[in-house]
Amino acid sequence: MASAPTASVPALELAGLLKAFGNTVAVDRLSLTVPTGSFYGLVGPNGAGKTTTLSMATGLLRPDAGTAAVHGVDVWSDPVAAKAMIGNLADGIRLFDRLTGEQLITYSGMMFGLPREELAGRTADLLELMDLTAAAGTPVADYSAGMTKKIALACALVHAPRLLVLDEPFESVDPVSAANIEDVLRGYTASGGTVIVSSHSMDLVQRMCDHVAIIAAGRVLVAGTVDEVRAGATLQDRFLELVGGRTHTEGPAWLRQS
Ligand SMILES: Nc1ncnc2c1ncn2[C@@H]1O[C@H](COP(=O)(O)OP(=O)(O)OP(=O)(O)O)[C@@H](O)[C@H]1O
Repeated sequence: MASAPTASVPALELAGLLKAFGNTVAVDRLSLTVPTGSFYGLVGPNGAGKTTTLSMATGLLRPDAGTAAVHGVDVWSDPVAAKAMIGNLADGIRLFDRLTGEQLITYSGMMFGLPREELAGRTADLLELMDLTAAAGTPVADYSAGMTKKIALACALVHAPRLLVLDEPFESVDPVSAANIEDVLRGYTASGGTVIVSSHSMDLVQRMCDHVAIIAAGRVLVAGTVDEVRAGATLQDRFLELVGGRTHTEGPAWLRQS
């Protein structure tokens, strides 16, 4: 294991990550440095390679080439030490949804070796934060999409990780819960935690993130502070300018109603 990390060691360092699925190069020698304490947004069009990148960064998907290090610990050569520092809200991961929400958070905490007494308090706090206390005893299989997202987020937070990796965390989440979660994430980064978040919401990224990378076709088009990347425009305009793809059409003639 690496020596005690310092603020000068990035929370996440991706170097030359490469992943191909058959003939599709999903991630094309992507490098990115996420400074400790930053709130880092990852944006890009559908199929840009965001989820594949985050899967390789968190030890879920083995890269064809390149490295990922969390606070200086290589994710693929020392996965146990690296994963202990990561809280991961992954896209499309199956949860053990026969468990109740309370059981699922408890189970996640036990996986990280938290003692039961400590876990009970953390679980109650997280259920309250996510507005899920009333659904604590309900199997997760019976949760709505937004409730499922929130319970998965609670599971990612329970071991107080140093780095939070969140793939589309606010998708389907109601505005009140989203605002509460945003407050908690702000407090978390203010206390030295690091968040990397992939999102299609430019508003959210512009509001919450201090850094952003725009990814397309498996590569970083631009990365830096939000102000550097915006370069005087809105993030939305900058994104459209860099990524392209607007069609400026009213749609096919057969769809028009008059
Ligand atoms: N398991 C897989 N098998 C085959 N192709 C895959 C697989 N996972 C991803 N891909 C392909 O890799 C590319 C990148 O996909 P990825 O899911 O990483 O993009 P994304 O930026 O997260 O997209 P979205 O914003 O739509 O979620 C796409 O072309 C996708 O079709």
